[in-house]
Amino acid sequence: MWDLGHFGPKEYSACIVAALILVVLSKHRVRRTVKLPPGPPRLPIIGNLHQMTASRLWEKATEWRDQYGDIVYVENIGKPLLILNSYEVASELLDNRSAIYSSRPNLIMAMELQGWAWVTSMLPYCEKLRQHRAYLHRFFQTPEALNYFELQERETCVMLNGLLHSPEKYADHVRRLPGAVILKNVYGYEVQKLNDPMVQSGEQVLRRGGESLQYILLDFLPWCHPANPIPVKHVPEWTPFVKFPKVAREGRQTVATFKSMTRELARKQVMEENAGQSMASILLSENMKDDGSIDDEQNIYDASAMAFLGGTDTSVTAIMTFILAILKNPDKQSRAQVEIDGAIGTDRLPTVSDVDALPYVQAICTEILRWEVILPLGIAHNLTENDEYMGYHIPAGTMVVPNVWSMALDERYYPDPLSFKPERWMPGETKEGVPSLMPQDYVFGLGRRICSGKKWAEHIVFLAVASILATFHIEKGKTANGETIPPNDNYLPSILRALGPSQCKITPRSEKAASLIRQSVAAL
Ligand code: HEM
Repeated sequence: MWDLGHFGPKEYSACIVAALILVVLSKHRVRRTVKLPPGPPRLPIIGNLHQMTASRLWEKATEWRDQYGDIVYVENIGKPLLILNSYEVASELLDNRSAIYSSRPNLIMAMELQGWAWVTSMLPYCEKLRQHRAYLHRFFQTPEALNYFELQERETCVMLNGLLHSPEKYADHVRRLPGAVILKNVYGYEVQKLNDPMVQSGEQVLRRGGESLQYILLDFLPWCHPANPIPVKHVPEWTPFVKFPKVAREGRQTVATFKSMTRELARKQVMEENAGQSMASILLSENMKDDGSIDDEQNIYDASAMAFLGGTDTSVTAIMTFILAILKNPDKQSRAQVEIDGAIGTDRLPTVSDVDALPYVQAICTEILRWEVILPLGIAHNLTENDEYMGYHIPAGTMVVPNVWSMALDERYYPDPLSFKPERWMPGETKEGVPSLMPQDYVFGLGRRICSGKKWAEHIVFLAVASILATFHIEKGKTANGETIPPNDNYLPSILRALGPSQCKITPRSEKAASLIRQSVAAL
C-alpha cells in the first residue's frame, strides 16, 4: 500500500510525474532573479522533497545549520520552506516582523481532509484567531480567573496518591494530571478514574492529529490542491496504491466525535443550574441573549476544546522528561530534596507560591524544557508578504519553521548542551554564568502566535516536579539478577515528542511523606 507518509521509490516517481505536470501546465516559469537564502542543493523538479521525510527533520536541519547557517531555505516541488536555526533569527522574523509572519500554512490532510481547520493553532491570522486567543488568555494567563492554582494543587495531590498506591503505573498518573485540571477548568468536568474516557478521547484525537502530519507530502503534490479539477477530497478509498483517503476518513470521524463530545460538555455546563464556574460556563452565559441563543457560540466551543488539546500531551511530556532526567541524574534529586526540606519543611506539600523559595527546583523545571524539547519544530508559521532579510528574498507563502531543537542545543548559550544541568540556571554556579537565553523564551513559540497556555504549563510542571521531589524517591529499576535497567529515553519522533515509562522504583521518601499525601487527599 502506498503510504504517503513514507517516501520510497513509488512516491519518488509519483512526485516526478506530478512535478512534470506542473511544469507542463505552467507555460511561463518565473525566472528567479532574486537571491534566496542558502540551503541544501535541490534536485531538478522535486527540489528537497526527498530530504523532507527524515523522521527527525529537526536533527537534519541542525546539521544544515553548520553548513548553511541560521536560516536554511528548502523547496519542495516549488513550495518554499524556511528553517530558523537560531533564536536570534527566529526572534527577528517571528517576533519583530510578526505583522507578516503570524499566519499558518493550510495543511491538506489536517485541515481539508480530517477537519482540523477550527483548531486555534491551525487558524490563519484573522479575527476568529484573535477571539480564540482572547478567550484563552483570559482563563489561562490569569490564574485568578478560575483559581486554577487551587485546581492544579488539588489534582497534583491526587497524582501523588496514585503514585503511592500504584507507582508502577506512574505514566498513567502523570497522564491524568494535566487532563484532569484542564477538563475541570474548561468544562467543570470531574475526572474520576485513571483511564477517564474524556482524557482518552483527547489523547486519541491528538494521535490522529500527529498522524495527519505524516501526510505532509500531500501539501507538495500539485494535484492535491483544493483548486484543482479533481479535489483531493473526492479521491475514493478504493483507489489503488493510496492509503490517505482511509486515514482521512478515520481522522475525520475521530475529530467529529471529539467536537461533539466537548460541545456536549460545554452545553451541559450552561444548562445545569448547579454547574460550577468554568471557562465554557462563564463564556456561554456571558454571551447568552434573551432568547437563549449565544453570540459567538462556535468560537467558544472551539477555543475551549483547543485548551484541552493544547495543554494535555505537552505538559505530560514535560513531567515524563523530569522523571527521566532524575533517573539519569540522581544527584539532582538529592540536592532538590535538601532545598525543599530546608525551605518548606516536611509538614506540607509545595504550592505554586513556593517558586521563589525553591530556585533549584525551578532550575530543574527550566532545564527540562531545554534538555528534551517537546515541540522540536514548534508549529509552522506562514509568511503573508514578500520579505527581505540579510540580503535574501523570502517569498510570500513560505512556510516558516523555528528549529527549537537547534536553539535548545546552542553551545553559545549552553555549554555541554546534551547534559542535564540545572546548575547552569543557578547564579554563580558555573564559570560561564547563567545563560542569557531562557528556554521559556522560545519553547512556547514566538511573536503573535506564542502559546496561550505558557503560564499555566509552567505552573503545573513546577507543582508536579516540586511535589514529587518533596515526597518520593525515584531510582532506576533492577532486573531479577540485580542489574540496573537503563531508563527509557526513546522519545516518539513525532512533531510533539512523547515518552513512555521506564522501569523504575518510585517509593515514598518516608512514612511521614506517605501519611502527608494520605491526609492531603482525605482533606480534598
Ligand atoms: C509544556 C507545555 C506546552 C508547550 C511546550 C507548548 C508549546 C507551544 C508552541 C511551541 C506553540 C506554537 C507557538 C508558535 O506558533 O509560535 C503553542 C501554541 C499553542 N498552545 Fe501551547 N504549549 C504548552 C502548553 C499549552 C497549554 C497548557 C495550553 C492551554 C491553553 C496551550 C495552548 C496553546 C494554543 C491555543 C496555541 C496556539 C496559539 C496560536 O496558534 O495562536 N499550550 N504551544
